[in-house]
Amino acid sequence: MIEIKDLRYHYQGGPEILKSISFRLEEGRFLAILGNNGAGKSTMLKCFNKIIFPDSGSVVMDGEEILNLSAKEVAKRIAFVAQTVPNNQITVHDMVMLGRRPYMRWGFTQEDHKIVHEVMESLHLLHMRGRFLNELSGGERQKVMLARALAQQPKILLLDEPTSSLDLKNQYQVLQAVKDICGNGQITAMVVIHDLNLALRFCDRFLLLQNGEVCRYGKQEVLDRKAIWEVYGVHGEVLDIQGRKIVMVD
Ligand SMILES: Nc1ncnc2c1ncn2[C@@H]1O[C@H](COP(=O)(O)OP(=O)(O)OP(=O)(O)O)[C@@H](O)[C@H]1O
Repeated sequence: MIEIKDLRYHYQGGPEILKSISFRLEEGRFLAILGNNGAGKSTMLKCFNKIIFPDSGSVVMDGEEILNLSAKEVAKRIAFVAQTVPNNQITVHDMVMLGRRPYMRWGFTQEDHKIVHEVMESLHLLHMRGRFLNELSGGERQKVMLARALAQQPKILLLDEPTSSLDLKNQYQVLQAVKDICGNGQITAMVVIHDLNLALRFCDRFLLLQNGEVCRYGKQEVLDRKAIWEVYGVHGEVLDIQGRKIVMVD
């Protein structure tokens, strides 16, 4: 269980971006964080794992205050896949190995190599393990960064628009992989995502952020016509087609 309480944040010299964010998420859930551009979604994710330090509030996971932990200890518990993916001259294998760094003592162990192999296999990356990151497509790099995050074996996985460069098949493959590990109860995931239909297809909790405030939070019922209008300013109908919810914009 992760509990966020009264989180506030402003960038230096700017207005308050996050205004008293509070919610709790049980283990194994897959949360979609939705909202218009500039609502504060990325800023909020970055506060959860101390990439930026909130002005006030707390992030408590299993009774432990995350904001009091060192970066290394945070990395053992929370992994983050950023919106922009790096483009370095490093092999896919070595990039995914970096996910094991928080656990490293004198070097990588057999166990580290085994974990990295399994993660790459699950994301269908083994065939490109020797290729350099800067020679891959944006979508391929996005998958590598997800693999690195999973290699961290975090309890919480934070994903900032992880499917933005992926083709249809890879969008489904990546979100299904995250859903599966959440379903096994191994991980709790939060994804910032703009595609409401992908969110409805894969996520089981929904948080709508507006102007730095939580305006809806809960199961898929919170994503209704009124909420879509309030948050995005468009008329959208939520249809039930063969038991599956689909958003159609008028
Ligand atoms: N480093 C920064 N310095 C100052 N202001 C920033 C910085 N990063 C973001 N902001 C501002 O904070 C606000 C929230 O930005 P944030 O990136 O969190 O929004 P978002 O909801 O993730 O948007 P998007 O959907 O476009 O990615 C925006 O007004 C943005 O201009």
